[in-house]
This record gives sequence, C-alpha cells and structure tokens, in this order.
Amino acid sequence: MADEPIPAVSIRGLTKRFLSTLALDHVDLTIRRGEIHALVGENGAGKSTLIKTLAGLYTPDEGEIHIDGRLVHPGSEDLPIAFVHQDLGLVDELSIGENVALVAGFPKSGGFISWRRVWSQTRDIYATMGVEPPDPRALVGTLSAASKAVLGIVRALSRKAGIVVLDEPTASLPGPDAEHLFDILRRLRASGTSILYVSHRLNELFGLADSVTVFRDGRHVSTNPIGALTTDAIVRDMLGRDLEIDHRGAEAGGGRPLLLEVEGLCIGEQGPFSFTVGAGEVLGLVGLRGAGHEAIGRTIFGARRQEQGTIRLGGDVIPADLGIAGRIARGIALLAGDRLRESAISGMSLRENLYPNTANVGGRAFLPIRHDRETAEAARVLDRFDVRPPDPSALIDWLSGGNQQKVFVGRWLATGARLFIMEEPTAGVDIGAKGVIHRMLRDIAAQGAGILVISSDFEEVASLCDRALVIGRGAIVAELAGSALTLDGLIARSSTGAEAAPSVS
Ligand SMILES: Nc1ncnc2c1ncn2[C@@H]1O[C@H](COP(=O)(O)OP(=O)(O)OP(=O)(O)O)[C@@H](O)[C@H]1O
Repeated sequence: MADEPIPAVSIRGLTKRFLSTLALDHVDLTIRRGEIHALVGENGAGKSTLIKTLAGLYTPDEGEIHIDGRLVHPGSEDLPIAFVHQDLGLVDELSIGENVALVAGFPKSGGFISWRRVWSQTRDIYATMGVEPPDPRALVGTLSAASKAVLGIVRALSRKAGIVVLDEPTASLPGPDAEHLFDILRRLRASGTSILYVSHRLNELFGLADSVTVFRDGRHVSTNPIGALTTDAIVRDMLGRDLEIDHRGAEAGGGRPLLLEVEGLCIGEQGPFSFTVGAGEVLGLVGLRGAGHEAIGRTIFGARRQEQGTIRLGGDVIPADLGIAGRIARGIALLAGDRLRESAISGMSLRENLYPNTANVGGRAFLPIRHDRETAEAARVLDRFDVRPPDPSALIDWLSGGNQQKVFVGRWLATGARLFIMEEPTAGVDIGAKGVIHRMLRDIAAQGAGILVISSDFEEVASLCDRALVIGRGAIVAELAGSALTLDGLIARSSTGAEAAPSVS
C-alpha cells in the first residue's frame, strides 16, 4: 500500500541456529515510528537472540533487517539504535559522568578532557529526559538498582538514536520506581522515538505499550494492538495453553512452630529488626530501594557482619561470628539476586551447576563423585522445573536468563536446607515458569522449611507469601497477612513507609 508509512524497523524471516537449537525460526517483526512495541515470550523463546542480532552480536543465518526502509547489516555498520541490555554494562568504579561519557564521548578542550563539560553533559542529558540530574561525580557503585536502571537508559539515549531497545529494564525494580521509567519512555515516544520493550511483567504493558508481539519457541506467534488484548490472551499465546493458577495456601498466620527468630538485628544504621518465620511459612520482606530488606537476608546468611541482635534457628542461637559455611551447615540457604555474578559457574554443565558439592545427592563429601547418580538426579530436577534444554550436560552459559534462574533455584532446593532465603526468586522468569518456581517453594514450605522471600516484585509477594513485612527507612513499617496481603496494600504501605516520594534520580 503506497500510503503505509515506512516502519522504523522491519524484520523479515530472521533465523538463527545454535547447534541443534533453532533460537529464531523465520520471525517477522515490524516496529512503527513513535510506538512502544512490547516483545514477550517464555524463557528461551528467542527474545534476547533477536536483540543480540539487532545489536550485531550474532550474525543471522537467514533473513533481512530494514531500518527506516533501508536494508542494514548490524555489526558491520553503525545503526541508529540504542540498547539497554539486562546487564546495564555500567562500571561501578567510575562516576556517573564518566559512565555517560563512555557512550556519549568525553568532551575535550584544547586536546584535554574537559571535566566541567563531562559533568554538564551528564546534567543536560538527564534534564532532556525530564529526570532530576544526580551529582555526576558520584560513583555508580553507590547508586540503587533503580538509579542504575535510569542511568543505563539515560546513557543509551545520549546517542540520540531514533530506536531504543530495552531488555527487561524493570526485572528488579519495585513498581513505583518502574513508573518513573515508563514516564521517560512515554516522553520518548511522544518525541517520535520507536521503542522495543522486552518484559516478563505482563501487567505493566497495559498503559505503556501500543502493540504486543509474542514469540514461542523461536517463532512469531502473534502481534496485536494492546487494546485488543488481555493478560490471559497474551499468556495463552506465550504458552500455547491456559495458565494453571497456583493459589497460595489458605492457612496463613499462626499455629506453626517457630523456625527462625530474629531479635533486635541491627545492620549499620538500619534496625533494630525483630520478626519470626514459622516452619512451613513463606514470609516476604519487601521494600523500595535502600529500604534495607536485602541486608537482612544477607546478614542471616552470614554474608554481612551481624553487629547486634540475636538470630535463632530451630531454637538454637546462631553465633554472631559464624561464617557462611557454618550457617549453610546449620541449614540456611541463600539464592542471590545477582544470579550471573553470584550464582552461575560459567563454563560448567547444568549438572555441575546443580551439584557443585557432591554431598548434595545423598553422598558424603570426600567420596568419589557419582556422575551417573548426579546426572540422573539433575535430569529429574531439570524436568521438574521445565528447564530448557533439560540436558544435564548442556553448559549453563547456553541457557536463557530465566532458564538459568530455574537451575539456581533447583540447586538450593536440592540442598535440603531448613531456611531458604530467596532474593528476587523469579526476576527475569516467564509467567509459566514463575508458577512452577512458586509451586516448588510452596512444596518445600509444606514439608516444613521456612522461606524468606526478599523481593521488590510486589505482585510476587502478594501471590506467593503467607505474610509480608514492609521495610522502609531501615525499619519494619507494616505487616500484612491473609486477605490484607494484596498488591495495592503493599504499594500503599511501602510508599508511605519507605520514601514519601520515591524518585529514580
Ligand atoms: N550462545 C548460545 N549458545 C547456544 N544456545 C543458545 C545461545 N544463546 C541462546 N541459546 C538458546 O537459544 C534459545 C533462545 O534463547 P534466548 O536467550 O533468545 O531466549 P529469551 O526469550 O531471551 O529467554 P529469557 O526470557 O529467559 O531471557 C534458548 O533455547 C537458548 O538456550
């Protein structure tokens, strides 16, 4: 049709194979100018492969990419696309201004870097985006997750690209902080920028995206305007079936024997925190950035120094100076939120990642490793968690982010611990797998373990936990349980308790 405007991006028949995996199978995708186009799909659907192909990191086996009507070859030419990858690629040891300059360029004066202009360039870029600029001299390592996400976006946009691709920018952002990002994206759209937005949080697409494309197993399944969609319809396309809703056990509240007792715990300026977790209970600790909830889990695990207060597990006091190994031996497990840095054993197989310690599969340390037994057990865990590929000999590095997360959760559940501290257990995990992980956590709790979910995903806490404590300004500001534990309740209590006006800058 002659009058049809030329799309910003037109992808036709894109195909990418990795050995036996067909990660993209002749997919088509059209992104119009000035639209927010959401791309969703289960873990392993091919979303990241598409983004990495656009970024020129992978060369497609077949297919064509047109930008503004022109056939392009990513990787061999500079394209007007800005990428915000899941791993934001920021350098913690450098200042905000230097991180911006790594992408935007270091302004020079008389052949030397002009630091005055490095700082003012950063302030200007933030201001154009309508975001209150932080001190450009501050080290990135001191920023919260939300501020880093904003910086990642601000920095990418400093290239003034007409197309922006964001890969799960809200995976570890609390709802109110994510809203600030959405404002930035809406402003960009209004200025004519086209946005490809990958997310597993389907609810956030309503009110943000204009159209939604669903991939399944490397194939394009559907593209629809958001107005024609419901969450259920998106999920049906993603899974190829209806979702089994995993309802939380009704028996919230008391009557359980105490498993964990925390009394007067102080961490730096934060605290004192006092609370309990019953055997069989799933307790959520939620909060906005800087609220201190993550530090509590890390202190119980021994990864942070326990300065004051008492921690009891099963009635026994855990000595304050007991290290991580001693705490693991007593039955405390921690799933770290930063899974790539703290959980993955790169270059090793799924079996080795599941069983880094042979004692986990009914063996004893120092006995020869029983590969056959581990392989059989690993295959069972991979199958139970619907990990793709379910092959114990596959390298962890080959798996999509969400499938890696399922392996790490499986690893800890296999240790037979009594208390599981789970930081953001389903960040980056698709909605089908989220249900599987939640069910596994509930099963483990039903067998008498206690679960402490440290999360900024309020929806997850509302649906998974029996009870939740809202942490704000270094103290417990609210406790919600049973029918009072709802998404709205959590948002209301956290925004009044933690930071009166949450800000991302
Ligand atoms: N470098 C690689 N080597 C081998 N296989 C790969 C590689 N990268 C991706 N794959 C495989 O390609 C498929 C698509 O993966 P991709 O990372 O694109 O999925 P995704 O939709 O981004 O998933 P997630 O939501 O979990 O991030 C998966 O089966 C994955 O295991």
